[in-house]
Amino acid sequence: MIMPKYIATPTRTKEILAKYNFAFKKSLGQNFLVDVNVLENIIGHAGIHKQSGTIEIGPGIGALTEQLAIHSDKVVAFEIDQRLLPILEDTLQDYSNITIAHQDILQADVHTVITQNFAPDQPIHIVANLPYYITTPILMKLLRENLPVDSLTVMIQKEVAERMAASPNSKSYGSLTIAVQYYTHAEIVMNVPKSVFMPQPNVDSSILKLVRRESPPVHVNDEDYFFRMVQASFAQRRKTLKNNLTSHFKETYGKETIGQILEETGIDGSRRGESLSMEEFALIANTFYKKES
Ligand SMILES: C[S@@+](CC[C@H](N)C(=O)[O-])C[C@H]1O[C@@H](n2cnc3c(N)ncnc32)[C@H](O)[C@@H]1O
Repeated sequence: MIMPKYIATPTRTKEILAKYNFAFKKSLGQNFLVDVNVLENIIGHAGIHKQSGTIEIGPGIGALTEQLAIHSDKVVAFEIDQRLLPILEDTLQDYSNITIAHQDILQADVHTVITQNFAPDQPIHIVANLPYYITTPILMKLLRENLPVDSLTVMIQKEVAERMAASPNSKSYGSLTIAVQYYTHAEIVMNVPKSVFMPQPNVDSSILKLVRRESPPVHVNDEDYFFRMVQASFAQRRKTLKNNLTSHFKETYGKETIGQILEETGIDGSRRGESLSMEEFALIANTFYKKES
């Protein structure tokens, strides 16, 4: 049942913003959620329970933070905007299980924060309505740092969510797809209209759920090399795999050798990057890597 005290209603949000004379900063991606149903959907899909530890990025005035405090054991929320700290102290005063870290998430030592705030065997979930201007850097930082988190459930721009959850041979499939799906199983669990935000953003949004893989789905000799290879393969989407790889590797090998190495993999160089599976990218990267080292 919806309790009237919840922060995430248009009326309550307006009251809070007026009380503190708060002006949104577009440069910080400040679009606050004002719809309790959407928040309940995020919480439901995040799979959190009373024993979970939760981490939020960008609590704003506390709409999602409040729900996380109700439904999990403990919440740590990273907020960059100092102006929001006294507001959060006010709006979240009824909850004793929330820690606000006044930090830029891109600079934060999340590993240490986890060790300091959660029990070693506690399931940990990241849940956030992310600032859209830095969605990809935030997610890539959190994924590459190999944090002990079970899942990340995030509200992001719909088009970016589609790229992260894409399948081969689709318009959205690209290097971001491989980067995200190397670490996680990615699924769009819900599309969300602009009307649930204040102020309304210019773009549509989706809730994306990323469930951490126990280990990557492919073996690669060198992760950085693999990701560079994937990026090179998508450098110009209309070009063939062989042409993209030639542009990238011509200093090292020359066109003919690149053709020979590709032949060794058994993968047709006239295909485009968007048709290749993660396994095929791994095979190409490992074959080139062995030649180079
Ligand atoms: C889309 S709003 C979400 C606010 C709130 N969670 C909600 O759903 O109503 C994004 C929040 O992230 C904060 N933010 C922006 N850049 C950040 C960064 N680098 N580190 C931490 N927080 C950041 C903004 O100040 C803002 O509070």
